[in-house]
Amino acid sequence: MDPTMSNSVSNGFADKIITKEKVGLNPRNGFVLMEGLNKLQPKIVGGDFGYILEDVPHLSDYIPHLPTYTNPLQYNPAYSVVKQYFVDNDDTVAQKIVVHKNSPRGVHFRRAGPRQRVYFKSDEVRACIVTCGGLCPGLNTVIREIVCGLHHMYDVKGVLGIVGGYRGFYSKNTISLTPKFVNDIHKRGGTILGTSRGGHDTKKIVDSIQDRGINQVYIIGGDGTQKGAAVIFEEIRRRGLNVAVAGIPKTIDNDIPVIDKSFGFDTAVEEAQRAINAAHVEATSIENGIGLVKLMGRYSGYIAMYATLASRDVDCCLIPESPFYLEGPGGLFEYIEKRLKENGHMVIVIAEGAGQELLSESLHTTDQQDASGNKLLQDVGQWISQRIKDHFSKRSKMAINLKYIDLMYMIRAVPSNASDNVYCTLVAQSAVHGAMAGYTGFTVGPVNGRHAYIPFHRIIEKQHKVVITDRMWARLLSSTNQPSFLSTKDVIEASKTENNLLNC
Ligand SMILES: Nc1ncnc2c1ncn2[C@@H]1O[C@H](COP(=O)(O)OP(=O)(O)OP(=O)(O)O)[C@@H](O)[C@H]1O
Ligand SMILES: O=P(O)(O)OC[C@H]1O[C@](O)(CO)[C@@H](O)[C@@H]1O
Ligand SMILES: [Mg+2]
Repeated sequence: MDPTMSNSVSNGFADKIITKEKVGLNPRNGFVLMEGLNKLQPKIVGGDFGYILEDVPHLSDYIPHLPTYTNPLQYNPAYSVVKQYFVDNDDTVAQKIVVHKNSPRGVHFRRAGPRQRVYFKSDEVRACIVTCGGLCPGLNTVIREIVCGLHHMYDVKGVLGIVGGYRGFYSKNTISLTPKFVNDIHKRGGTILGTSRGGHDTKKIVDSIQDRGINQVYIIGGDGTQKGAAVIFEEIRRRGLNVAVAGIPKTIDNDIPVIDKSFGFDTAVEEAQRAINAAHVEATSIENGIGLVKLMGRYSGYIAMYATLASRDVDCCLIPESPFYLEGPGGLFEYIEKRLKENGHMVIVIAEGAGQELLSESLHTTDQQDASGNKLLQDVGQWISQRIKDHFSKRSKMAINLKYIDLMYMIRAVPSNASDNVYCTLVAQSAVHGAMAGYTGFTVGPVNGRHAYIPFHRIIEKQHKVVITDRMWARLLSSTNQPSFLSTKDVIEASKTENNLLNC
């Protein structure tokens, strides 16, 4: 069987294809063919009992008669002995794993991994790697593992590093990346390629890809970067180029949907522990000590939530998803006073995006954006420190000692820890296998622990956020014993958001 044959044909699902537009089947591989449509439509394939495959594009969807080759891994001594090393092409990964006996089988993604046949000859591959957006522990490890994966598994020697993010495609020189060059880079924080925000010019980027003869593009970055990758892919497809585009999600904030988490997240949570410990030591060493730690988390408070749950020294965790207020019954000041009276100290963790609406109200600031269009946040740590100090000096008779630790960049500029390094290896190798197998327009990442190829539109359609009516947030509230600060109206709003998420 052709290794790229999709479930739609092999399982006889062809007559159940669901698409938003009129589509046809590519006779070569059974994929949903989007010919005649200007913009790529999702490839959604239906099966029995409510099974849905949200498939990723393939080069053969728009380039007919592409030659295929035996996967060189077949002759690799390390892999040739591994039973079932090649992924069965019917393997898919379920998005939802908690089901009822009568539940439909639900949405699935194509399982990542090596295929028996590849769509590129090793000596014809000219790959490039680019890193965009903010730093994240593990960027260098992913770069290393793409270079080494291509070289050691597929004997690919031509790998270019694009310097300085998207704008580097058209405004900077490239670096030649070899296993020797990248050998030690995983021990360093940051990205050896440099990164940037803004500067995404699709035409110039694709011109540069074409001019340089690049046929595999590995794009590492967050939600914005994946949006950029999606339009690059669409332009490449529009021009009919034999170029595979693979996105590798990077998000220290954990704000990318579908995937379990990104590399760097565990490292960031671990790094945050050191500061929370320091804040705790400071707070417990002085009368009415308050340790306040600010962590990253622009729109999603996952780092703050996990760092709090991991520590157990935190009395209050404030995140963007959970509105809070300062004054009056049930407010933060009242809780601080209560905690200090009970314990003589307290630790507060705050995500950078928390309470932004309170800051805007009190500072009367106008919205500003970074070069990528992300909202520039006010420093909530400084602001709340001052508000707490003012409150206790002016309105309460309690003398407090507040120590503020701004940990923002400390948690993302470090090299990745051991478990993130393993993650980086898996995600990088999965990306390489996918591109070699001719898949394109995909992001790769773990879904319920199994790596999968996910179409760009699923990754970029919304942000992944902490659901405050979910069990995890309840676990946090019961661990810290903090008030939820929620009114009945907030709970109704939050449930609506949760239902929307569940229905997606
Ligand atoms: N909608 C979009 N279309 C095309 N390019 C985009 C889009 N959004 C962002 N980009 C580009 O992607 C790159 C990275 O975007 P951004 O600065 O938002 O970071 P990110 O990838 O979201 O990472 P993070 O937010 O985790 O730091 C920038 O070069 C930006 O111009
Ligand atoms: O200051 P920079 O480099 O633009 O990045 C800050 C942002 O990057 C992130 O770490 C995401 O990468 C956010 O948490 C944070 O708001
Ligand atoms: Mg982002």
